[in-house]
Amino acid sequence: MTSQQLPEHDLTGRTCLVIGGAQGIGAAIAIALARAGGSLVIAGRHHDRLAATASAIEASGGKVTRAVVDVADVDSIGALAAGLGEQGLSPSILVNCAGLGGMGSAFEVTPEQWDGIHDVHLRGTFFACQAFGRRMADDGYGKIINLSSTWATTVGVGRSVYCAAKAGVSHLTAALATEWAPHGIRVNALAPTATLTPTIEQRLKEHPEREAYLRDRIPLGRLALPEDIAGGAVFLASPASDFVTGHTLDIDGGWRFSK
Ligand SMILES: NC(=O)C1=CN([C@@H]2O[C@H](COP(=O)(O)OP(=O)(O)OC[C@H]3O[C@@H](n4cnc5c(N)ncnc54)[C@H](O)[C@@H]3O)[C@@H](O)[C@H]2O)C=CC1
Ligand SMILES: O=C(O)C(=O)C[C@H](O)C(=O)CO
Repeated sequence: MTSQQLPEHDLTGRTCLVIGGAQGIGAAIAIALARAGGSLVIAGRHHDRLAATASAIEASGGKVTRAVVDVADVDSIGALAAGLGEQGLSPSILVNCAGLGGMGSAFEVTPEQWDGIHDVHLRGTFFACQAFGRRMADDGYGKIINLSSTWATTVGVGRSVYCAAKAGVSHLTAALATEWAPHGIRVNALAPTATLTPTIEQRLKEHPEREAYLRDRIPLGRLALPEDIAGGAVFLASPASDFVTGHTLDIDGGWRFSK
């Protein structure tokens, strides 16, 4: 595929792995990275659910491979890294975009619910960074983009476990950036505000009053779209951001400064 981006955003020749690429923000990021010229690997728990993203990439002339991984299972992450290696695929760009929601009173949270959220968002992110960071270190170059959230630095009632996980993702990002800078690996994060993905749309159907609550905290006056987040990923994946590391980029319509 010919890059449709400015030269400083050109990802031609780069293999980009997007974990959680079946839908929502991960799908939009995968499509945008392909438009920037990257060769894509999209990974998720179910091979068939990756079909729509793969078709969208192929329809515009992009190259894409589908792979299965469950980031809550460290062995599964290792198997993904080994399997891609056997296919000669060595991602120099990794986007950790798997996720699941979870809302409820902190009085009611069970250890299983805590583990379910932290295993995917924090533990899964760490071990994916480790598995692919090792390969990037061998190459002396890599870019990792983790998905944090506006809830990493602000708080919401009913989101305590998620807030803690995402604050962890942002701080983990800074720690890995510092440790791995000598290996040429840049580690950054995106912190979106509420973004209209299938998961959030379902939640808003169940709690219709929540849409106004979220929108009223966003000075730009609307919830984000997955495509709003994808532009930040292209920046952090591309040579344009080569001197940026350890940063969490808010894509929040101004949320962090509102009341
Ligand atoms: N949508 C939003 O408002 C915001 C989302 N985020 C974060 O962005 C990321 C993506 O969010 P959305 O697109 O809304 O989510 P989504 O629920 O639409 O998509 C998440 C993807 O991750 C996959 N996934 C879940 N558990 C997995 C596992 N164990 N292993 C591999 N894949 C797994 C799902 O199958 C799905 O394809 C998440 O980390 C989320 O926390 C951050 C801020 C705002
Ligand atoms: O109800 C919420 O809270 C949201 O929908 C906010 C998003 O889920 C979010 O910011 C996730 O990081």
